[in-house]
Amino acid sequence: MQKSLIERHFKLAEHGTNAKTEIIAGITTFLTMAYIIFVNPSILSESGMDYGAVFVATCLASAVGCLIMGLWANYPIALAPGMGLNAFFTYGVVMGMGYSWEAALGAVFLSGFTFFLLSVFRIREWIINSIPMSLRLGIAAGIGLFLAMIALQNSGIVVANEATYVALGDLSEPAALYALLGFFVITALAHLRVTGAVMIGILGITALSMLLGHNEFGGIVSMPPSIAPTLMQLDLAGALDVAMLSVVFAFLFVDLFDTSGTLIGVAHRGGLLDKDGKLPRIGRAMMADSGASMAGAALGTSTTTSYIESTAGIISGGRTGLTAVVVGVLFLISLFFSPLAGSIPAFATAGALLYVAVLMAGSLAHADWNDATEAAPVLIAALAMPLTFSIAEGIALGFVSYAAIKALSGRFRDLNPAVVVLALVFSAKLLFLD
Ligand SMILES: Nc1ncnc2[nH]cnc12
Repeated sequence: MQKSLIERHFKLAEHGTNAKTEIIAGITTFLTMAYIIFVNPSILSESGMDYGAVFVATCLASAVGCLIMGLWANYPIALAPGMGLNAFFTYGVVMGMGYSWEAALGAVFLSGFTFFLLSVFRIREWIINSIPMSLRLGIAAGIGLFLAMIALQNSGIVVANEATYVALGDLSEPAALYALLGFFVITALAHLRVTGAVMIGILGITALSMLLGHNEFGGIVSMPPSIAPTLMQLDLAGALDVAMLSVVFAFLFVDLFDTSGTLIGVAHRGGLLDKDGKLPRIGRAMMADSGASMAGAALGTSTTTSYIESTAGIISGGRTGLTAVVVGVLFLISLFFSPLAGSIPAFATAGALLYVAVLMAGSLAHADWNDATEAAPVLIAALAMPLTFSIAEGIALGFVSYAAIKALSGRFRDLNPAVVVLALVFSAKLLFLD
């Protein structure tokens, strides 16, 4: 009886999937993104926020987003507070511009609300649907490269260098070795079509590192810390200050294009697009995103967004919202299993992220490399994401180069009004706001 209810709500058979596959997919996605439960509080607490409260807010905001996305939009896409957005919150808005973290939370709320309004009035759909195919391909590949960059940094394979910006890290370090081993194992298992390859890789590396003494078993269960220090602490009046307008706009801009890029990339990979290359329930997906961002700001975390790591579950066969619901439930359970969840080290998820990057970079094969006016913007969009550490900047640079190259080549028929408007807005932003 209950099974048929699940079957009917998520339309499992229609999507060529079943409950077992969806649950494995949900666990897989959760394992690839569980690092955020610990990384987010450590970044946001540098702005003065309470670590334990942000830990709880992170789990709850993620759960809210995943449950709305799963139950209402029926997509296998999970949400959590976004990397990049959290760094902008702490290092840009609070430490850089000197705003209080309460006002910064207010700005996160307002940008989420504006995002919601853009969704209601379908302006956002117009923006997303007018993205040319080559930019979509470049965006999907760029997100893959951005993900690879996060993984390579987290595991110390790529390190900062004053002269060259980046350099190879010490590959004899355990973290780098575990990340590479995980990547090799996951790639081989996936090639051999082993179900849950990504999950097996993450858990295997976690177990091995514990056995060899490179990772501590931190216990299993504990009660969640108090959320009181950040709950409803957002300062809306402070965020409404005229000076904060550019901050609200920056959060909105990054979230809108981060989310658009992620949804396109993930949906492309999961075959979730319709025959016109559009995401059928994109409005609902966007509202899950903006709703979770508003809830997250009230709970005490920076912008919550759709996660590229969802691709890991999609590769494992996840096709419906049941996958996202499983992720949401696991985030709720994490509240009580913080020591266990904390035992999965970043180097164990790095291999999985690298594997997802390989798959996402595959969209480069579909670009038209014989037409330089199409190929150049693909490269710019893809390359800019890891190098600027931002999905949104990559999209902005991709649009500007697409419009400029097409116009200078006299290929005006390839330009539509939305592309021209967006290219002008992005140019103004890149020149005057950054
Ligand atoms: N900002 C972001 N956007 C999409 N996926 C992410 N995964 C981690 N951070 C992300």
